Amino acid sequence: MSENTIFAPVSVLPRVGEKKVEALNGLGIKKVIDLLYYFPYRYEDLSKQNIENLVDGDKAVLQGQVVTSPVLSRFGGKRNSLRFKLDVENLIINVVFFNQPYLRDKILIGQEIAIYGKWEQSNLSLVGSKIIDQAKTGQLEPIYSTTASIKQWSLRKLIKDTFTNYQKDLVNIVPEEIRLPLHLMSEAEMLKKIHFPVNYEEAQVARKSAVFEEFFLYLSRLRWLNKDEDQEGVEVNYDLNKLKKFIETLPFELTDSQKKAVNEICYDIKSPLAMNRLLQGDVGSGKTIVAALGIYAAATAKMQSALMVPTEVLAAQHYDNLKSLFKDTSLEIALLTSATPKAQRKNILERLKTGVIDLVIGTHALIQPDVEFKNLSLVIIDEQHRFGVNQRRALRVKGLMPNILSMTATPIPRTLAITIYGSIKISTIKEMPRGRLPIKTLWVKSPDDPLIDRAVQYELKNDHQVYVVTPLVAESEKIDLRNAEEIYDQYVKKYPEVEVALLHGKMKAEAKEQILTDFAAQKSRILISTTVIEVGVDVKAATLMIIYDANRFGLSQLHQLRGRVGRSSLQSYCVLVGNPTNDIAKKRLELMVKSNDGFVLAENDLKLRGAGEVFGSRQSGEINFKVGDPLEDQKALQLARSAVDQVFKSDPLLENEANGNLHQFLIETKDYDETID
Ligand SMILES: Nc1ncnc2c1ncn2[C@@H]1O[C@H](COP(=O)(O)OP(=O)(O)OP(=O)(O)O)[C@@H](O)[C@H]1O
Repeated sequence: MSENTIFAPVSVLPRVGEKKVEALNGLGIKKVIDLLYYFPYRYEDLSKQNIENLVDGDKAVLQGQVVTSPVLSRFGGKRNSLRFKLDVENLIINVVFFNQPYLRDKILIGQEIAIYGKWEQSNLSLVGSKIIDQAKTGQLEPIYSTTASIKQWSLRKLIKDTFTNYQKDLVNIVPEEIRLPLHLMSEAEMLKKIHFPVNYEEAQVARKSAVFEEFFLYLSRLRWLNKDEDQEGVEVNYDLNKLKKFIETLPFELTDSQKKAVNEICYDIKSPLAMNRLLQGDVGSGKTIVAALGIYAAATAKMQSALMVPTEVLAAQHYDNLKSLFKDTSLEIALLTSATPKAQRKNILERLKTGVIDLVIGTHALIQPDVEFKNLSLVIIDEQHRFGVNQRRALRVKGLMPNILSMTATPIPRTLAITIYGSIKISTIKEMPRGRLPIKTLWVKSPDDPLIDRAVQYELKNDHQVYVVTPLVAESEKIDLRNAEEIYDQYVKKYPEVEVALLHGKMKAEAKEQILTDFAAQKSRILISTTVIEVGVDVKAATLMIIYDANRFGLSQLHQLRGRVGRSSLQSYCVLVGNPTNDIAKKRLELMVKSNDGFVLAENDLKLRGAGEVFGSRQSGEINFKVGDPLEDQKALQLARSAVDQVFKSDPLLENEANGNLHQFLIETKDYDETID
């Protein structure tokens, strides 16, 4: 890649060394283009204000003449204040700067200066943050979200210099036929007005273009990745009678939604078009059995299936569950993960190739180049949002065109799903299996609250089991592990009469499996765990979950965790422990107490934090800034959707010159989609 294009890595920029590259990467900025599209989340207004218009607490720039010499007072340590008086349009006000002693020499009596700070009405004081260069007054200063590794001013300067240098190389990615009728700004104009607007109105108008563009590019990428949609797939001529007979052997009756979903899947796999279906249903609603019936149907036609899950623990769990579900059938099932020993792996690969194995369960190790199938007809991808749309493409790259069923317990509001995925079909499991009692959720503020012990004792007395999820306090896995171990020790001491087990991400897959198997067999009764149990673990006698530091988790994650209990007709409980200081975190916990409905929670989650996760957004530092909000900017989203339809209808492979920039953009940034976490 030529050094000068906006697709080059940030390391090509002047004065961007290894450390800065790392800091930028931490913000999700890898290429020059990312830097240019790293937008401010707010602006500071540096235009001079009139004192009369200010109210207490306003942030403002005041300009005036210095009338007293600055006096520096030290309070010990590095703390100090610098005070002087300023004449602002004949009103004498007090100015104070904290901990910036070096400003003393810059402030001279009689000098005209502009200061940005916070206005305190009661004592006519301005608590200064900085002195403004006179040339800058009248501007809006962009504020970017950043981390400790890169300073605001340094990031700002880097963006400004980069924009200046690359301005001439900017091309319009959105094709003219779309851009012009919608009066969208050119790329260069939009970036300029977002990073360095003259006033808020200008920034607002530019934001509109940016929102449209963001949606347009997102939807274009999806469309492009799925360009082989509606292609011929593998037809599965399953045996309906055998399937019906098998369903009769199940220990429970399928819910109406489950039946409907099975019918939809069976219809799709029999059709000559490749299935692309999303199965969504709340945690514990019984998605796995629906998938299993699809697998069984394929097996009746002597065709193979693959089940892909996000973690090895989950793969092992599914393997155990499905093995027992299919124990009286002739289905051959294999587990294939990166932990599978070499010799065994070789054997499995051989049997997959010759078609002996009907179902293989594993992590993304399943789409390694050396894995070959005889007749792969159905791929089930569990937890869609973790894998994204890309597995589909990875399979296609292997020359396979199987039917694909994605499963998710984190539902996407329907209107949004249709807008985003367009042609994906959705099956929804609406009701819980019969006899389930809603989980009762309680919230306590302190980890020492006696309610926690009472709840644990009560459940143990009734021969039930307990999950304890330990805090996610640090970025560092080591510290998280230490916390888990501490809590483990506490529980071991408190409950000597039962076996307490500890499960964490650092363990080897076999060790994790063993611990879960023991817990499922009721050998251990309390399982202390980090969030590795978040998805899919299914132990019916576990009826209590304690989640420490619950305020650190997102709403959908809490709901996923809670979904590990309440998986039978027993009454289950979830105790959230946490004392959040910020309102959003409080709101989340309140919502958890109020609602057991994953759909309701997902909608609220979206409102609380923007659709970040749903959109598979790139996390950027601590604050996750995205221009568009699919709920608030729905109109732009619809417009973008029709624009993408228009472009791809006439040029599905983006071969026309008019779509050349878009095509190049999608190719150059394609690696953003290929990370599997
Ligand atoms: N119709 C039903 N009646 C009774 N029990 C059922 C029914 N369907 C599924 N189950 C049982 O409910 C439990 C949860 O089902 P399953 O694991 O399929 O849920 P899930 O939707 O995959 O949940 P998660 O998203 O939490 O993994 C399992 O133990 C399963 O055997």
